[in-house]
Amino acid sequence: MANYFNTLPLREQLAQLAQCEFMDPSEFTDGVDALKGKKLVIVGCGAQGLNQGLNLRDSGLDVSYTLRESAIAERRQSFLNASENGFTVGTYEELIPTADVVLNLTPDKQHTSVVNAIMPLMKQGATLAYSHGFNIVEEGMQIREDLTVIMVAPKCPGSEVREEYKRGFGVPTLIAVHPENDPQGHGLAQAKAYAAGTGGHRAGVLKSSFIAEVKSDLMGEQTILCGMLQTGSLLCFDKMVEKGIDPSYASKLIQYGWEVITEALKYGGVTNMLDRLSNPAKVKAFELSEQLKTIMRPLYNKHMDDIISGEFSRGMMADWAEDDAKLLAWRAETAETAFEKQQNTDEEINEQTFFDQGILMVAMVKAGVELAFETMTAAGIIAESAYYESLHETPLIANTIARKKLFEMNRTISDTAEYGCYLYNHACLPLLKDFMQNMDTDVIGKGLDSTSNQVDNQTLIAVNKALREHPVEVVGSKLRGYMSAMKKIV
Ligand SMILES: NC(=O)C1=CN([C@@H]2O[C@H](COP(=O)(O)OP(=O)(O)OC[C@H]3O[C@@H](n4cnc5c(N)ncnc54)[C@H](OP(=O)(O)O)[C@@H]3O)[C@@H](O)[C@H]2O)C=CC1
Ligand SMILES: CC[C@](O)(C(C)=O)C(=O)O
Ligand SMILES: [Mg+2]
Ligand SMILES: [Mg+2]
Repeated sequence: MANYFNTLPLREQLAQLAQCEFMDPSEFTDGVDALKGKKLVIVGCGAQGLNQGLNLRDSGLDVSYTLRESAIAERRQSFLNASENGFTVGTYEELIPTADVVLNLTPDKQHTSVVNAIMPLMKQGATLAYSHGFNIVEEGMQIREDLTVIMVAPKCPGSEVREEYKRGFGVPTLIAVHPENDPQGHGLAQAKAYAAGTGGHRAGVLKSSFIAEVKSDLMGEQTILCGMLQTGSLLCFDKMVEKGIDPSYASKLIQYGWEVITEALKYGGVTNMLDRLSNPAKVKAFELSEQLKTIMRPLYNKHMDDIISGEFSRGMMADWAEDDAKLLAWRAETAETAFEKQQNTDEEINEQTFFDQGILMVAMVKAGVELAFETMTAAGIIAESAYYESLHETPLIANTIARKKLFEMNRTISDTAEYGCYLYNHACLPLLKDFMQNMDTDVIGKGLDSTSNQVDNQTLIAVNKALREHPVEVVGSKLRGYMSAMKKIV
């Protein structure tokens, strides 16, 4: 199997990378109709499998689960997830031949073996669905010609797919039909119905391509979404402890700080996040983020280049062949960090304090969001897609850190995202060493000394202008306009 993207002529690569169209809500008036009465069988019951299945069932669809035999025999967590929630669970042989749509929600690493096992059992004309296109795009998986191949990719961890649905909302979702596999021409109708069943249509659906989804998803997760939050957590914690702040306080400030800060981002973009600071703190955060952007830009470019060329997937697949040696070592190393092991104080931290004492965290989020957005759009990814993969999803990942620190984030995201997160973290920590040497508790842990809100007029005007005119803010304010049903969580 060859990297599918790399087999395409340049013109086709560029066309598919740029394929991305925001779908009007009126396109979803038929809801889940295209899948009503059809049998949906989900392979795997983990982060996406369980949560998507719960939403699809609550939307009136017929959902059951198929697991490998050992998971059923050993009553593993995936079996308990499905059976304790009242779903029918069966082996591949029992359920796959009955399925109209098979949703492959196993880890990307397993896709080739899973698809090879289920494909011969699938009935003629059925549909195979993915939530990430890695197997098709990076591994070049060939699917039987009679099968329709679609993708419905929530731009969000599985846990939040469920939480947002329960709040009556949803998460932005990319849908696509594999151009090589749409024999009956109903791929798009099915993908739309599947997205509606998860609640995605309430937050916004982008009609995209497998290629655009893969290249943008990998970039977002490695950099701002997971890599930057992991690196920022470790650096900010160590700095506060070095400067004498109570470690239990530092730990709490970071664990919940990302969530509080990025909630402001979710509602009003980078502009609103910085508007939550006093004028002097805003100017400081802006200056720090400019420095961070200069230092980190080559790293963001490298991640994007390696993702586009296939170098990233080649390296990750080499690790798969080594039984995840790097991934497992990095995971163990993360668990041993001082931040991860530190207990939190019982002391209350009020909402505004997270901003006032977390100026450096605000600067890191701003720098990461803008760099990820700028790098993706420079590579040909459409602004709407780059927005979801940078600004919109950051709060959803921050929610997972608030639950149980980096452990919870890395447990909840896909193994592919976790690998990319550690890869970024390992490159970014040394890159920010000198920068961090100049940081003190005024920007992380205590806040600025002065209580005055005074700043130079011209400086403030220039900062506000730069914030508001950044392209991520321009597309963001348009997209947030479609999200009026979004529910407050902090
Ligand atoms: N995590 C996320 O939030 C997101 C994930 N995605 C995509 O969704 C897909 C699923 O990812 P995610 O939910 O993280 O996956 P998980 O790691 O949570 O999947 C675990 C499930 O897959 C099963 N599984 C593992 N290995 C095999 C195998 N060899 N054969 C059969 N079943 C297996 C497990 O069963 P068992 O008990 O037998 O091990 C378990 O049910 C991926 O394509 C990912 O990129 C997309 C957006 C976000
Ligand atoms: C952020 C990581 C992600 O792409 C996601 C939750 O969207 C993943 O692969 O887990
Ligand atoms: Mg994603
Ligand atoms: Mg991903």
